[in-house]
Amino acid sequence: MPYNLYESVCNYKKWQYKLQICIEQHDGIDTEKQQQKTTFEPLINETSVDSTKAEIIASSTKILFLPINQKSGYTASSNVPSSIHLRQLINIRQIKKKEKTKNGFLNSLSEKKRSKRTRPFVEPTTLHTQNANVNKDSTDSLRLSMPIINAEDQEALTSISPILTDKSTELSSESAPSMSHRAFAPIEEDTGIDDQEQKSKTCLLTYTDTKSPFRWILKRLVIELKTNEEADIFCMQLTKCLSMLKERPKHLLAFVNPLCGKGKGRPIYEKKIRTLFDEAQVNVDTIYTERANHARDYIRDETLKKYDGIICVGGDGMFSELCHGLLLKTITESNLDINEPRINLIRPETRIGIIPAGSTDAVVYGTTGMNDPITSALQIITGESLLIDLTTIHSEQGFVRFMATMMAYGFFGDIIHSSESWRCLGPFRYDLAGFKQFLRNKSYDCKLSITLSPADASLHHSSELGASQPLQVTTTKQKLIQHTTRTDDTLKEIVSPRAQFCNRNCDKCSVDDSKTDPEFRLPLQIEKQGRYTTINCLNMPCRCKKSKYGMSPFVHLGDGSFDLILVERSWRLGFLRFLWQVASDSRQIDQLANVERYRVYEVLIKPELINSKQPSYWSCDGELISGNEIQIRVHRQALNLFARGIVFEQDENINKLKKAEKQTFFSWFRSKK
Ligand SMILES: Nc1ncnc2c1ncn2[C@@H]1O[C@H](COP(=O)(O)OP(=O)(O)OP(=O)(O)O)[C@@H](O)[C@H]1O
Repeated sequence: MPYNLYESVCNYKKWQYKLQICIEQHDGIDTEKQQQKTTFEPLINETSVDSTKAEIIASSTKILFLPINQKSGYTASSNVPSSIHLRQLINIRQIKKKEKTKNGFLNSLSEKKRSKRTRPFVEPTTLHTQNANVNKDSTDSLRLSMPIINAEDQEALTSISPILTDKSTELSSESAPSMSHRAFAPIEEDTGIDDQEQKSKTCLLTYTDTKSPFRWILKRLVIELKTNEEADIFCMQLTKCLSMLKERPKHLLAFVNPLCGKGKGRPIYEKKIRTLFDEAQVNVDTIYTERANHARDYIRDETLKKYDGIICVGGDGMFSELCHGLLLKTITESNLDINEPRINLIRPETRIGIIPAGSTDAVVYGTTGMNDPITSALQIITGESLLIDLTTIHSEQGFVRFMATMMAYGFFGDIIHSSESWRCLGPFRYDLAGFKQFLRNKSYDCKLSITLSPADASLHHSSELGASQPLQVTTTKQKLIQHTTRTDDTLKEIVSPRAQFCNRNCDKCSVDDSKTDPEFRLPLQIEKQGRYTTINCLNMPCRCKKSKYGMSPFVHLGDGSFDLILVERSWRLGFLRFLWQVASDSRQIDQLANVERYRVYEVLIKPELINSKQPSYWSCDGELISGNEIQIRVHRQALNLFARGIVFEQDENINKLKKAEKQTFFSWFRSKK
């Protein structure tokens, strides 16, 4: 049975609700009612709460709104959610009815107007007999950029407001007999309103609506309690609970790239994001970058212990700067040699966040599902956490750089090189360079040494496979399966893993392989030699506006692997098919005759200058890099991001796409030759 930390009755416009702050059942804590009391009762008096209790409260506390008299034909407002999880709550404060929000919009009508509409408190049981005028619902909980009061609101607010009764107050206090609100230690908080306002009985709850899997929305709810004191206690209880959410950052360092995405970084930050952080009472120190690598150098050289996280407003280039700064700092502090190709990265303690304002935003698409600055800011504020893989790139001269999204040799490397001289054209330069490279249809000879990824660490354990000798190195996946004594599905799963989106709480990424010694893993190697139009390594799906699923839809963000996509030399039509699928639906890309996809732990790419007069250019995360032989190695969950991961309704999406495919004129174009 849940434990009620607070219980009362509140009004939202003309609707009346039983209001509860409730800690839901939790193993070992809530099984016995008696135990609940001894566990949570002291919370009211405590100024500091132990971490276990804080964790329980953080994970299982909800604000419940239970409509009163709904059964008697009194429809609840659709603006009031049935519950708000503590994790969704951004801020709670008492407001004067006149008070404007920070955006300058009215949250409620004036005291005068309200008093005209508001009737004295009446028995809730008689509410249905009032023949209340139930207006079409309206919203005062829109996105920040929209006004909160609209015409419908005005209408709703001028109707009768049902209020709580003495009887219901008694009921409330009976159902939470152990509470002593008065004894609760108040928390000092600078709400920006004076004492008189703090005693208001109107409360403003700001919370995140997470119903949509991709786009999070900031909502506001103005409720009225019976007395100023009740509102005071309600706010204090919730503020205390909010202070127990340890994963939430309190102090952030933000780098804003004023030049990113055609100069939209500064306006996005100043108009949309800063108010959000203010509202959530997150302290942000802001630095506007003045040159390339400004953020990287600052992070690497300065002490950042006082920050709970570092964020950037920009594109993938800025994200890469943050990664480099933070990882290089951690490597130096740990006395590791970054030039050693077999280095094992140590995950920095500081989390990184990114507010998308770039022209591609592949990292944000890959980790939140879309490039919405407000969604990303809300995920930072609520302290979402996502562990992602990162890869190191080494050449024969040592460390080159970290790769977060994609490394390319061949077609895409050449595009980056050609587009450098057309910078004045903006993002259009990539289209132009792409067209030029497509017409050239160049291909390059290469040798590759591919170490397949342990799809599941235990499958690679020698004792598990019952063999101490390494498996034979072969040239194709099929031969690798044939050469091994094991031909069961587990090995096939390593060699040709199932196509499965990386979901939030993905089972592949949550496997704990930290206890498995990498030395015990069997090398599942493939040697390849051929002529390729492009060789791509993808650490993320690389979704963007131009590619719905990205080049590699099934790459996992934190499973200790990346995707290697090889496109063999072909006629232009063959390569056009590949490009077409990348743009439209890349889920079956490896079924094209000229395309192979491997899930890889490490790969060594050696260009061979036999027929080609000169090698291709290498590009990594949109930047040119240099080297003859390049070795790419993945580091499992090397970074902690402020992001939620993507919540896919897999089957639903796949079915929708299948339906659409049947009707597509170009569906023939996607099939294998
Ligand atoms: N003040 C600055 N002046 C010049 N370059 C800068 C400045 N600040 C950052 N940079 C550099 O600009 C590059 C591109 O920035 P960013 O990635 O933020 O935007 P973008 O290129 O528009 O987006 P995307 O990478 O998603 O396409 C980064 O590599 C960064 O090093």
